[in-house]
Amino acid sequence: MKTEKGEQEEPDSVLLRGIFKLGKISHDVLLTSNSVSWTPITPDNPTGERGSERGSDRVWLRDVFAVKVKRRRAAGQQTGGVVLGLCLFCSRRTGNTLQEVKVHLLNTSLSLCHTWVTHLKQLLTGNAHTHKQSVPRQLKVFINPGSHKKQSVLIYREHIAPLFRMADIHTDITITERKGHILSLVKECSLTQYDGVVCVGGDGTVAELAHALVLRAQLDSQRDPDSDLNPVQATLPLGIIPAGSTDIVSCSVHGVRHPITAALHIILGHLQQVDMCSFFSLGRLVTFGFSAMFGFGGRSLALAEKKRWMPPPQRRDYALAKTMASLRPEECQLSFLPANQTHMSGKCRGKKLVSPVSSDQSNAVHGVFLSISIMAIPSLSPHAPRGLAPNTRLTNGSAELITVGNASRSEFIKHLKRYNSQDEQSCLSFVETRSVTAVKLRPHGMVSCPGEGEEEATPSDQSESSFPWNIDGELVEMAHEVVVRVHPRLISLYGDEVEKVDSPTVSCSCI
Ligand SMILES: Nc1ncnc2c1ncn2[C@@H]1O[C@H](COP(=O)(O)OP(=O)(O)OP(=O)(O)O)[C@@H](O)[C@H]1O
Repeated sequence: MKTEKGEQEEPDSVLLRGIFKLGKISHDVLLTSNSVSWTPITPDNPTGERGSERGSDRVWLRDVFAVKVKRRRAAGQQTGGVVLGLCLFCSRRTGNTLQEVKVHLLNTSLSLCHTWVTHLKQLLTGNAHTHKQSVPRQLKVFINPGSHKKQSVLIYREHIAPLFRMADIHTDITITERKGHILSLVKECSLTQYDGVVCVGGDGTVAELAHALVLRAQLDSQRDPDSDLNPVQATLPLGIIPAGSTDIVSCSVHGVRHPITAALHIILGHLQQVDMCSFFSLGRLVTFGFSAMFGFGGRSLALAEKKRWMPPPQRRDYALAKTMASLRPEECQLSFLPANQTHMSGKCRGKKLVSPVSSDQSNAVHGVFLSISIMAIPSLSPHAPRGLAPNTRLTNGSAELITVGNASRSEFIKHLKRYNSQDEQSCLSFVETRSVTAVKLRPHGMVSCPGEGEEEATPSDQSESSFPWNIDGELVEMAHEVVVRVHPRLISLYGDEVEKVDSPTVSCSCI
């Protein structure tokens, strides 16, 4: 087995050496402080000289999450049994996907196997500390049984629980009963015994738990979330087992929608700090979240929520098509604080860069917009493999503000279709992208387009007092002015920084 990153082993002293069979061939196996490597013993290589041309291979200990003595047991036999050798449980990466692989090192000597298992366990525990990996031992797990196709309990029981058991991770599971259940539990319960919190569900479940963890950190540190504009970081990392219909947050830290990959990131303690936003309206904190859409994204979600009885994909397609049919801009006053870095204005990355701006420089625009998005994470998904906000990063301390001005329906569809592409996005004159640290948005209402689809407008569209926002896939109605601030590294998620989703692109059938 090759290292996934093609790394060379640093010179390292051999701690143990033994002869084991891999398959039917005897191998010379070496244990060092960071790897197990093996070379076939053949007539032309009786001393087990190493080299890839000699069939040598290795596994890095940072990718090993369990080691067991392998025994042959009769059906129903729970303990004892004839010793067959060792089994290393490892993670192997292909693209962004992590898979569990087992390496069987066969030798029937009980004392040899015990010596190796003892050494390996010590090294795995020590490595977890020296590499500052946060390998969890005790997790709180929330499962939303209603996510997407109602498969989350099954996914957890069949695919994730066995991996956690194998890695000796203890879990305390809650199956959620209603929206808001996670928030009420996390606000109240003792969290000190846990090393991390995991949710199994879609973006709505992730959003509720991420908000709850950050809010809990404020309460624990005696801060008033409504008045403190510099929130403290969440103390516990969040693991996301994707079981929703789009799974944007999970895709953004795993690069793939794959529950096993998500579980292996958790088991191996891969932590990624992630920026979040706070959303304030009428001077009060509404929520913490990763991304928000106003205008088209908010209104189509509001419409979809009214058709909850439809299956999710049909509901989403129906709402997109219906909102597209009644496409019209919103008049807004938009102010933003540009990030203290070279940022994009008016054009795509690489085409036109303006000089760095200072963080106290505020900008304001009054205009009509079809859509306004504020994204602290790239928001990758199978529908948008490079992300809805490809120019932001998980930890750059800024969000991407994407404003889509008044354009024709066909131009707007062209804009949406660009997200479906695996390639870099082309520029469109009515789309502006900026890197920002804060945004204030004051909507004035929808611009009326006489004679065009008035019957499509819903009461909430026309409400003067509240406007629908799509925050991490959840519908949030907010009144008047909304202030969004980016908070660097507010939470840690189990996962990595990824460039793009590597599964095949899924296109939306309605556009
Ligand atoms: N037992 C429950 N019954 C009803 N709603 C629940 C329950 N548990 C959680 N919820 C809420 O359901 C909402 C949607 O959940 P989730 O996002 O996981 O599923 P989804 O909508 O199918 O997935 P996606 O957001 O990826 O489309 C969330 O707001 C969550 O708080």
